Amino acid sequence: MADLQSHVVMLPFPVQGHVKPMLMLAEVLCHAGFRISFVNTDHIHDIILGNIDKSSFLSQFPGFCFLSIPDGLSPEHPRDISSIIELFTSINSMGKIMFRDLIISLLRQEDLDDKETWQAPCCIIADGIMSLAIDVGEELEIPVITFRTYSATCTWVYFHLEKLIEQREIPVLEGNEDIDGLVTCIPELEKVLRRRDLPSICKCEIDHPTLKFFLEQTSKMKKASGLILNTFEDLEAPIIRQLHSIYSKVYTIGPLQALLKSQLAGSPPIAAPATGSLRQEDRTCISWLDRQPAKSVIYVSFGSVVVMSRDQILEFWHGLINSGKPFLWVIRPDLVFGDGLPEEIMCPTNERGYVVSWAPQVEVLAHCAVGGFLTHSGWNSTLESITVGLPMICWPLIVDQKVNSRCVSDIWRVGLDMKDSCDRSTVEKMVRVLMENQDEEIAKSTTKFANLAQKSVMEGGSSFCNINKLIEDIRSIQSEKDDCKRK
Ligand SMILES: O=c1ccn([C@@H]2O[C@H](COP(=O)(O)OP(=O)(O)O[C@H]3O[C@H](CO)[C@@H](O)[C@H](O)[C@H]3O)[C@@H](O)[C@H]2O)c(=O)[nH]1
Repeated sequence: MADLQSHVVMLPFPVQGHVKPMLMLAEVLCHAGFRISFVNTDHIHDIILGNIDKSSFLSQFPGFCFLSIPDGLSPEHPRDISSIIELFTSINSMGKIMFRDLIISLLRQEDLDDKETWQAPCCIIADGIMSLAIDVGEELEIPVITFRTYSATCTWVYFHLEKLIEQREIPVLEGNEDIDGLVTCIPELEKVLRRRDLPSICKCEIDHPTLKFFLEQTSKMKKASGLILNTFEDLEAPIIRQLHSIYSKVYTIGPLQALLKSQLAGSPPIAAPATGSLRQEDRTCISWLDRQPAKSVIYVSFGSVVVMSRDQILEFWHGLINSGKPFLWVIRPDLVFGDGLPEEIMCPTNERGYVVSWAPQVEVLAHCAVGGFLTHSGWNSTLESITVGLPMICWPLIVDQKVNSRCVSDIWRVGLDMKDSCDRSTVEKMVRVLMENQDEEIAKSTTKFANLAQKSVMEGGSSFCNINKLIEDIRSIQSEKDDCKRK
């Protein structure tokens, strides 16, 4: 019998910050010889396929197959942050039925197709907030491994939501004098995490449907047979150890960007690699960066979902201008809510500042002209910055971002936390401190963690060993399945 590839189904949550790391993991697994069925929602599927050169991609990853299911929402639905709960709810009801049907059809194909060439899926890797995969996996007896796209630290905080409710730490109330008090019920974080650093979900009243939704997702995902995280051991070792109390198998395989690069080293380069970007990148900013002095530019981006007010944008604008430092700013068309962009920013591109609607971020962060990153502290952005040793100014708003910014400023010391304020004088001051290297400890720590990140993905490094462990474990699930069939 031919040497069949083990088949893995991968199910990301359909937003930028979740699809991109899942796609990178899929590419690593495909490169290792697995057949991959990558299941997007129809909406994301069309965007991804519109953004890649499919034939060149498939020649590099022949075992890769993009599949899709409806998310249950109408084509006109905005699928933005203001309606994210509708997306969650719809996927977990309608999407679940479609996902189940799709898995059944993949299982049946084994009976229909040539047994020499087709292998039914042996496991599902699903995003940590796609618990529908757990239900489908249980019913169809396929193991599910969960991939949380947050840091280990924030994942650990989510596992304490119930305890936070019990201890009356939730809801976190803005303006409450206790907001700077330490949260003492989360092991390893007792001395560092304040109430104001908790995830945004902790602002909800305890009977709020969003909080209930996340409690349910988190507890269901505990049933997964393993946990994958896009982080590396040297960054979050104490927390990763704690997570072993929930999962017997924890695979920390980050930074995925660097892991993918090192795994593909030596393979023929693809003409148009899949960047996992759901928007069109404006590459003119690279030529602008090429004309700037080394380490002079501050890169500003608030990720793919955060929205802000016109006043907040103006404060950042004036703070950046007043700092006197050149800046490259990603202003998505949907970044500002309310009255739209202030006039000053409508045609802002000049010698000092350059504005694009979406940048090739990984390339920008690694560009020699860039000396700092003003970020919303999304986990992908944070890790991408750490990987290239770029110090950060953090202005976190939602989900996990406030936890990340606290780690950046107070645990890893690779940046400054500007949490809860963005007046122009603070922005100006922080930009100067960062860009003029006024904080020596930050300079040292960024270099230290960038080296450790690179080391982790090289042969013998922790993420290198963990991805091999994951590959081995999936292969043994396949062998067990094959043994059962033979009996
Ligand atoms: O102009 C840009 C801006 C961003 N990016 C990329 O887009 C991704 C953005 O991801 P992230 O930094 O994690 O931010 P969000 O898009 O906001 O991600 C959501 O999902 C993340 C993972 O769960 C969470 O950590 C965030 O808080 C949540 O907002 C990164 O890979 C960036 O490289 C670009 O390619 N070009």
